[in-house]
Amino acid sequence: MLLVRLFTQAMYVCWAFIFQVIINVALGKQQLNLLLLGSGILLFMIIMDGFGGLDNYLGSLLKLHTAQRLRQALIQRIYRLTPQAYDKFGIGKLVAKVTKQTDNVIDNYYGQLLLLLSYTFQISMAMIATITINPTITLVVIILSLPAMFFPFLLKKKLTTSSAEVVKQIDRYTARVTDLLSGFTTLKFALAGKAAVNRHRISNQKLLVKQQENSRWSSFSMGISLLLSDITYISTWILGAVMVQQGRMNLGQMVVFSTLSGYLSYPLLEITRVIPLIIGGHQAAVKLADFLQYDQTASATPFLTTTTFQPTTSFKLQAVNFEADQQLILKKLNLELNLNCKYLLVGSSGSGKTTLTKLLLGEIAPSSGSATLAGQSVELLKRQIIYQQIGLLQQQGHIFSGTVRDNLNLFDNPFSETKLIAALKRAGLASWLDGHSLDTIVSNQSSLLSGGERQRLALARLFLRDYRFYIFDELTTGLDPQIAAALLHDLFSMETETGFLLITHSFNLEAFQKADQIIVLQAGKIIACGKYQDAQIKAQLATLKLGV
Ligand SMILES: Nc1ncnc2c1ncn2[C@@H]1O[C@H](COP(=O)(O)OP(=O)(O)OP(=O)(O)O)[C@@H](O)[C@H]1O
Repeated sequence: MLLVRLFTQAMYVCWAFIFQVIINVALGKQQLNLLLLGSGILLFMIIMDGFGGLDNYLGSLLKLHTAQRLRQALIQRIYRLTPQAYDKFGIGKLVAKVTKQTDNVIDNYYGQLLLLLSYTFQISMAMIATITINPTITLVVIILSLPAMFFPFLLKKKLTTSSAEVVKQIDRYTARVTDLLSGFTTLKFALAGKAAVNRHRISNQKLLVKQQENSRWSSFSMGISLLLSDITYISTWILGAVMVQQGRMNLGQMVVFSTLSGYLSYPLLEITRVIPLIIGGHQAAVKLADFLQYDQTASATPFLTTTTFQPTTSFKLQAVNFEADQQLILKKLNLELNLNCKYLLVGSSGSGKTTLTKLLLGEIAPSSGSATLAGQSVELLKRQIIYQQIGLLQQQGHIFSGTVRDNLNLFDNPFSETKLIAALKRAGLASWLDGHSLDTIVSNQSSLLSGGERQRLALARLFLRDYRFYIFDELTTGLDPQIAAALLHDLFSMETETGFLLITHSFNLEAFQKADQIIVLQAGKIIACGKYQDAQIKAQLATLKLGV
C-alpha cells in the first residue's frame, strides 16, 4: 500500500509539469503534435486517477481490517474480565468501546494518520520538484507555510481536553441509551416512554455540548490555518510574477511552480485540518489502549496447577469479613462446603447471600480472613479452573438470540444430539420438546419460553457441562410452586457425587429434608448451620417466614 501511495503522489506532482509542456507548446517553445500530446495526457490521467482510486481502496481496506482486529481484541479483553470488573465498567460503556470509540479511533486517529502519511509524501515530492525549479522560492514557500502547520499545536491543550470530554460523554451517552433500551418494556407499560425520551434528550444534549465545544476549537484552528495557507499560496504567485518580470523564470516554470506550491500548501492546509482530529482520536485510542492493558491482579497470579478436584475438595471460609462502602456486609464467617454435598442457603433479603457466593467464586476478596478452595486462596485461583468446575446459575439465566441448540452449545464445540436432548429432559423440558426442537429460535424476550422454561433451558446448559459443584442463586424464584417443587426434586435426586449450594426464599419440605446442610444467614452472619431436623435450624427457619 505504501508503494501505491508513494507512486500516486509522485504522479500528482508530475501532473504539474504537464502544464509547463502545454504552455511551452502554446508559446511555440516546444514542437509537439497536439493529438499526440492530448492522448499522452489522457493516458497519464487514466494511470494517475486509476492509482488514486487503488490507493483510496487500499487505504479503506486497511482501515476496515484494523477496525475489525481492534474490535476482536476488545471483545477478547472483555471476556477476560472478571464478572466484578465487568459490572464495574457496565455494559453501556463496553458497548461504546467496541462501537463508537472504535470508529472514533479508526476514523479520527488511524485514518487521519494514514492521510498525514499521504500528505507528507506529497509535500516531500512537491518540495523536491520545486527545488529543481527554484530553491530560493521553495525555501520562502516552506517558511511561509510553517505558521499554518504549527498553529494547531498552540491549541493542543484545548483540543486534547475537549476531545477527552467528548470521549467521556460518548461512553456516558451509550451507557444511558443501553440502559433505557434494556428497560423498554418497563417504560412502555408504565406509559413512561415520554419521560424516557426526555431522559435521553438530557444525555443527547450533554453530548452535543461537548461535541460543539470540541468542534469550535477545531474549526477555529482550521480557520486560522486556512487564512495562513491562502496567504502562502497567493504569495507564491506574486513571487513567481516578480521572478518572471526579472527574467529569472519563464511563464511555463511559473505555472508549474505555482501548481507545485499548491501541492505544498494544500497538504499543509490538510495537515492543519487533520492534526486536531488526530489529537481527538488519540484520546479515544489512549482509553482503548488502557482498557486493552487493564490489569486484573486476581487472574494474573494463578497458584493452582491442577484442573480437577478430588471429591473431598472443599470451599473453606475462615473468619471472613467483607466490607464495602464502609459497611460490614459479611461478618466473621466460618464455613466449610464439600463439593459433593447439597446445601441450602437461606436468609432474608439483603442478608448477604449473593455476596457470599461471589466470595466463593473469587469475584470479591475478603477484607479479612480467608476464602479457599482445595486449600488455595479462591481469589488467586486461575479463573478457568473455577469456571471449569463450578457451574453458576443466577436468578435469570440469559437466553441468547438463536436456536435452542446454540443456547446449549454456547457457540462452542457441539455436544451430540443425544446429550443435548438428555440435558433438556433432565432439566424438565421433555414436554416442551414435543412441540419444539433443538432448532427452534428463541431469545431472552421470546414468548416461546415461559419464565420457568427459560430457567430450565439455562439449567440444561449447566447439566451438559457436568460441573463438580453448582451454585444456584434463587433458581426457583418466580416459578410456579409445582414446577419449582419438581425442579427441586430433580436437583435433590442427583447422584451423590454432585453437590450444590442453592439459595432459596421458599420452603420446600423435600429440599429442606434432603439438604446435607442448611445455612441460615442474617445481617451478614451465619446464625445457624445444620440439618433440617436440628431444633436450632427449625427455630431460625420459623423466624424467616419463608414463602412456599
Ligand atoms: N460491592 C458492594 N458495595 C456496596 N454494598 C454492597 C456490595 N455488595 C453487596 N452490598 C450490600 O450488601 C448487602 C447484601 O447484598 P446481597 O446481594 O448479598 O444480599 P442477598 O442476601 O443476596 O439479597 P437478596 O435475597 O435480596 O438477593 C446489600 O445491602 C448490598 O447493598
